[in-house]
Amino acid sequence: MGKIIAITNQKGGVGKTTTSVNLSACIAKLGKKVLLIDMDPQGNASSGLGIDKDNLDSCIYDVLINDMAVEDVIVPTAIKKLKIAPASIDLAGASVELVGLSKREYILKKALKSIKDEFDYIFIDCPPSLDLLTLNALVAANGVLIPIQSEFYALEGVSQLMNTINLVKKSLNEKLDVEGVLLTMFDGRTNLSIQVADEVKKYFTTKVYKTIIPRNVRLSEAPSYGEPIIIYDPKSKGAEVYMKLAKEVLKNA
Ligand SMILES: Nc1ncnc2c1ncn2[C@@H]1O[C@H](COP(=O)(O)OP(=O)(O)OP(=O)(O)O)[C@@H](O)[C@H]1O
Repeated sequence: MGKIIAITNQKGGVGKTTTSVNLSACIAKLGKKVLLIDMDPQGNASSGLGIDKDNLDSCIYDVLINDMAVEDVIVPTAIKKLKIAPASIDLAGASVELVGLSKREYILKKALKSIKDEFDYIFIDCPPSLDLLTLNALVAANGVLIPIQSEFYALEGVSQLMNTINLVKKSLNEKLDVEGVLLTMFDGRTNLSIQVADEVKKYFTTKVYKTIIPRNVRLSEAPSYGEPIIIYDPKSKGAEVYMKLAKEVLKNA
């Protein structure tokens, strides 16, 4: 059965999309069948994989709101074993529209039922808020990957996120667990990054991935070319570390 991992942190700009795109691409490159679901209305995971998000016939919004089958919105990517259920700006309204629907927290979970066995891994790129889109991701998932930026206030909001995860586990999805915590944009030359890494390790203990993602300019350039780092610059440090993370995630499975 496929593993479903929500990549989430309600804090903005911590590396959720960069991790969603590049971890998915690396795991697919290692031979696993992967689906990435773009649940962020900004649609950056979609454009980061070369999808023209402004000219989509349908997207994950239609699955959530218009009862469309997820099979009908999935499209291929340049990586053979990686597919994506893309998002367009339409998704921005979904969080409010979902409020009126019955069993509104279970809609994504229900939609994935028919396809989840076709994939080894399904990753969900969440928006930077604890809204109904994130809640749908947490209910559909069996693991949560939390990227944490090695910066000031790194742990700000983490207890709120953990409360939400625990509440979901208690009342909506008992299978939910923290899969791993990922330090991103690490700069080993600064005391601050080192301090943050220590704090995060103290808080999450064994859940923190050994692989740490450094700041790497190639990682920030790749999305504007619509390419994951392993295509944009396979020899870069960014490609090397996301491949290392992919192997660690597979080993922990
Ligand atoms: N390791 C890295 N090195 C350099 N730049 C990075 C790295 N990771 C992410 N970035 C850049 O930082 C910015 C924020 O990253 P990203 O979009 O992945 O965060 P996010 O958590 O998905 O953001 P949002 O909360 O808006 O959805 C982007 O411009 C991205 O290119």
